[in-house]
Amino acid sequence: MASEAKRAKGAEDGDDVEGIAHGSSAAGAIHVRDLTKEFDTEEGRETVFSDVSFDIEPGSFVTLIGRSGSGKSTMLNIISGVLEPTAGRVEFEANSEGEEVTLGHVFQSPRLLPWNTCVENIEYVHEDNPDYTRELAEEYMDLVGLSEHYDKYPSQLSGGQRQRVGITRALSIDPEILIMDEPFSNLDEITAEELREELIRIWQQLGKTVFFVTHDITEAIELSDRILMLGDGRIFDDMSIDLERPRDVDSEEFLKVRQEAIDRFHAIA
Ligand SMILES: Nc1ncnc2c1ncn2[C@@H]1O[C@H](COP(=O)(O)OP(=O)(O)OP(=O)(O)O)[C@@H](O)[C@H]1O
Repeated sequence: MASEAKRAKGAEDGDDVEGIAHGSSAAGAIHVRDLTKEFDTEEGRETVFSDVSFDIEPGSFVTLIGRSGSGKSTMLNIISGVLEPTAGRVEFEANSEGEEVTLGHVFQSPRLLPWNTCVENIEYVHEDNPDYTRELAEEYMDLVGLSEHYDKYPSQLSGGQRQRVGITRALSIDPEILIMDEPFSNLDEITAEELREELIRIWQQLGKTVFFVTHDITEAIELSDRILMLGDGRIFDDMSIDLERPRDVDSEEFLKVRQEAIDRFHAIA
């Protein structure tokens, strides 16, 4: 746990064990202010980006795209608290005053402990949480379609199912903000598409803020309310995606928006 903003928790006070707060979780806002990141390298000081500012609305789905090396992981790691910025700051805002904001993380590879079952992999992040119960873990597993796999080991699951456990683990701490780092890039396209559809269903159901990183423009348009384009050391474009959901990637409107995004992306990147 790398950031003060993060805390593990199970059901909200007053909830019974059927504790998934459907659509009523307080989602968090993210405010990125004047962020600069430099690294010392053998060739000298390298600036990845400088003076980057943006705001993410509570409950929105925002995706950061950029070419390899543009600084997506660096940005995500600063937002998650894993890396310190050289200058600037990241602020989180809960909906209720005085509330601390919780971040959940979904990584490119789900990072499951192989000697633990699925449920035990979820229990692991709740070690200090007195409210945690196995029933809560099972409810979250049901939500992502893992009802038949509670007690299986990661080696007994497909890549897509393992990533579902990763998503369950992140959701199980009831975060206001879900940070997702290219979570579907290691999966075959059919599985990735299934998981994208489920992610949108869960996002609509639970009302989390999602900050998603990908290099895949089609995926970004399919999922997001907004796409931030990172390149040349700055956010050079901020594109709203106004397509209705569920989005059909083969529809004429989708392809039109996709072409516009590609044109805008290639304007700089
Ligand atoms: N710890 C580090 N020390 C020195 N340079 C670094 C470090 N981490 C990242 N960089 C440099 O910062 C730049 C941005 O890297 P970053 O990994 O954030 O890009 P990215 O957009 O996530 O790339 P990819 O899509 O390939 O994962 C790169 O030039 C990289 O070499």
